Amino acid sequence: MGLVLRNVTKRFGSFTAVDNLKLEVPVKEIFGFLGANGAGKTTTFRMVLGLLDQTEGSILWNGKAVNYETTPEIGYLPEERGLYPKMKVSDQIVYLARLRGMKKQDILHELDIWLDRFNVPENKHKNIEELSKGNQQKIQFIAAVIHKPKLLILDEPFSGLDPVNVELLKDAVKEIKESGTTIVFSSHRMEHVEELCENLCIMHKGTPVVLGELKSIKRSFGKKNVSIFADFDLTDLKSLPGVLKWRKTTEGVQLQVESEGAAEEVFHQVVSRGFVRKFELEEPSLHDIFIEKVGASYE
Ligand SMILES: Nc1ncnc2c1ncn2[C@@H]1O[C@H](COP(=O)(O)OP(=O)(O)OP(=O)(O)O)[C@@H](O)[C@H]1O
Repeated sequence: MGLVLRNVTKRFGSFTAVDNLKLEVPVKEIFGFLGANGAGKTTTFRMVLGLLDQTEGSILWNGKAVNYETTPEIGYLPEERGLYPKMKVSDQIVYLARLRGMKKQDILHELDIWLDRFNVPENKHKNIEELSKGNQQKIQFIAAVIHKPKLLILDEPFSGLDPVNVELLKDAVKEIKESGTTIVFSSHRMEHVEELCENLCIMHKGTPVVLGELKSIKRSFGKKNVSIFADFDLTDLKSLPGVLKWRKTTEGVQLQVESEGAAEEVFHQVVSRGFVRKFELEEPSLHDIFIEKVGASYE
């Protein structure tokens, strides 16, 4: 059960945007959907929601085809935000949440709770166009979740938000998951994905290049990072065997090494030279994995 995509392909004319995608999103989990610009994320979301027909394959949510318009248990935060600039926040939310099957009284009650939670109760009676971009995004987020969906699709939910608001929304996403909702979200920020997801998919040109559990993806990547803080010159470490990348940092260097054995060799070299303030062997970051799999063209 959960969300299942079987051999899904989407072509626009002769261009293949999504190519034979096979994916299973377990229920009650946050699933990360990543990829460079144009990789096919939004196209996939639109197909999952039934807003766009796939050319081939099938998409099932708990065994049934999804139709966003007629299935109230789905929530969607679109990448292109779709609020009416001249409409009042409360009218906008009432309008959208009624389409999701809620009663006006319940909507206004839930809206007050959400606006308080996001520290913007004063925005209830303002027009959308009076709000900053980040505050408009909070309203769009509320519109996606106010009816307590069972399946929630968030296309770039944290883009354009300051760090304080990112935390507010992240906490909300975690809480919604705890309440039993299945969440799929796309992001270009690897640290958000590392913090929120157990399973993820990195798309490249319409197909997954990485798919699975975050922990096993990191483990099977093999390479590790070494962070060293020291005040003496560490330039020559780049030519040690097993050192793949070398980068200067403000307090020392950061290396990518091919194995733990290579890190040990670096360690012996460094401690024989003087006082080392920090030597740390770290798992590869999702950022490292993304760059390697998708290429340095990614920003
Ligand atoms: N209606 C359309 N007609 C033709 N090509 C399209 C259409 N919609 C999307 N595409 C193409 O399909 C590819 C995938 O687009 P999509 O919007 O799914 O990417 P994305 O992964 O969401 O990218 P981003 O991170 O930039 O939002 C792109 O090359 C895009 O130009």
